[in-house]
Amino acid sequence: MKVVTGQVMQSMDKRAIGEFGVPGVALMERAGCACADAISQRFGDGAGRKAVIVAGKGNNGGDGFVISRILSQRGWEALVLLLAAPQAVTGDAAVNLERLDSGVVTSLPQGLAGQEELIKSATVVVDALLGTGINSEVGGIYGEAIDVVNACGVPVVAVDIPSGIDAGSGRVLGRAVRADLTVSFALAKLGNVLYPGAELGGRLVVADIGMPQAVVDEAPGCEFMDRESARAIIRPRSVIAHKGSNGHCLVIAGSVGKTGAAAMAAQSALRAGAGLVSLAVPAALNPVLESKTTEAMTIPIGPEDKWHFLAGALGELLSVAKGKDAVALGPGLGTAPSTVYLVHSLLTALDAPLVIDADGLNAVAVAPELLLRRRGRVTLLTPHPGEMARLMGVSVPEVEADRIGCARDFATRFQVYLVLKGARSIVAGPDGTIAINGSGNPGMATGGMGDVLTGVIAALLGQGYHPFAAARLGVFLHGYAADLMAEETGTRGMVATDVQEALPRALQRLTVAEGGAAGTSIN
Ligand SMILES: NC(=O)C1=CN([C@@H]2O[C@H](COP(=O)(O)OP(=O)(O)OC[C@H]3O[C@@H](n4cnc5c(N)ncnc54)[C@H](O)[C@@H]3O)[C@@H](O)[C@H]2O)[C@@H](O)CC1
Ligand SMILES: [K+]
Repeated sequence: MKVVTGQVMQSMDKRAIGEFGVPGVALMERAGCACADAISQRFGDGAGRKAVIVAGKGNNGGDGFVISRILSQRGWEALVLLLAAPQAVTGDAAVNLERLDSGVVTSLPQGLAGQEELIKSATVVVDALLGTGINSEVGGIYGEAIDVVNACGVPVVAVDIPSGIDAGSGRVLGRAVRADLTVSFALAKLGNVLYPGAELGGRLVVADIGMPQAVVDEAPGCEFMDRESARAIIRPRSVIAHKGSNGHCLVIAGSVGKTGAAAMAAQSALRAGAGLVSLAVPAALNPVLESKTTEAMTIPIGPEDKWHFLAGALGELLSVAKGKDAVALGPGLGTAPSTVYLVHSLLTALDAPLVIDADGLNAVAVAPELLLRRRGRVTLLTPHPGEMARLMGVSVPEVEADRIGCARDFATRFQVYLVLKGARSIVAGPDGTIAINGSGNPGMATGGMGDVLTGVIAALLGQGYHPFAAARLGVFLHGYAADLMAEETGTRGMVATDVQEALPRALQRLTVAEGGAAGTSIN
């Protein structure tokens, strides 16, 4: 699903009207109608139902006027509380205001004070205060109105986006409405899918309002990864596939106390469909990983009494990396200085597509400019906000304040693919293309989840997926496996190996015609 900023949506509206001759009132009519339909579907129609539509003076309010008219036709009492003088309403919104019976509209330029009881008596409150036109922090009568709506205890339906949410980022601009349902128009806005806006919007419906297809297709936006987008990326496997055709991944991982990270990355690569996985570990840890893993082949590296990688392991690792289809570097490596040095050497020397996570990223953060020495070879980083902050030399709140900006900035500057983890993981490509992941749940906020993701992405790279596809499909699959687990067991107590073991089921649910007819292409 494509998502756009509020500004892009406003220019789409202009294009539809100016270039394609679609009247603005027609768009507004369909927008209001889509909201009314969603309300009717949820609450039914007919006498005894009351909608209170809290409207601003812009076009978001205009949609609210249409909703009032349509619900009235369906037997509702549909009252409009307009936070402005009627003469302040202009354009398409004014056209629709004039079409309402005067008894339906109460003009309240001083605010909603005194209307609380009326609002509490409603079946549904419609939030038509502010949409994509918001241009500053919300205060004054709009801020107070938002507080009244949030305190009313009645189901709230937001028109386009909850009032107070920045459509470009999902940020709360001072105060924002908390809705049960949001009906967004033509395309979802970033603010509908990014937190906290996504949570405040409740369930999201994206309604077709007759925007010309060319305007939709040509609008600059980014991909929101949902099941459909994942299915579009995933490729069928040939019935004559063999382990050699499904990619051989090398996982370089582990130090004392962190054998689990190594095991999970390796096992998750297998669960995500890698044909073969070799797991290179410090030699002293080999007996542990020999018994911890079954299908992965372990390779002891360095002196037998060493529990972490030393800088001198470079030659051995380069020789085991030869011919591998993807390398995952980082899970549980530790931060010993000689290991950090080794990571730096590997960065410049490894040819295979490389996924770097965890302590691998901490080593990169010491000298990120080394990434530029990979010159055209594929590099994919999977930082969480703390690691992203270290990579960029900024604070975690700075990363959280602009997740898309940070991911895009680093990916373009260092010519890497990057997954910035966290609720709604951001995927950025070296050309600045962005995707937002839609799967996952709070059960994933537990140790080891990153190791699983690293294995999944390495497996996909190893199977020959384009790095941007591997990153997008990888984050979606990882979160979707966790969602399937959550359906069964809830989110509390979920652990990373649960997600690892749910990966085949997630893949199976996303795969159409897996094992299709003979002759389908080998991955
Ligand atoms: N033809 C169109 O442009 C269409 C627009 N649509 C609706 O129109 C909305 C956008 O309409 P507008 O561009 O008129 O903008 P809005 O209706 O979102 O709000 C703009 C008005 O609010 C004021 N405002 C901005 N920030 C404020 C703040 N922090 N506190 C108080 N007032 C503030 C502005 O001065 C302006 O008067 C969309 O979200 C959607 O609901 C739909 O009807 C579809 C068609
Ligand atoms: K709104």
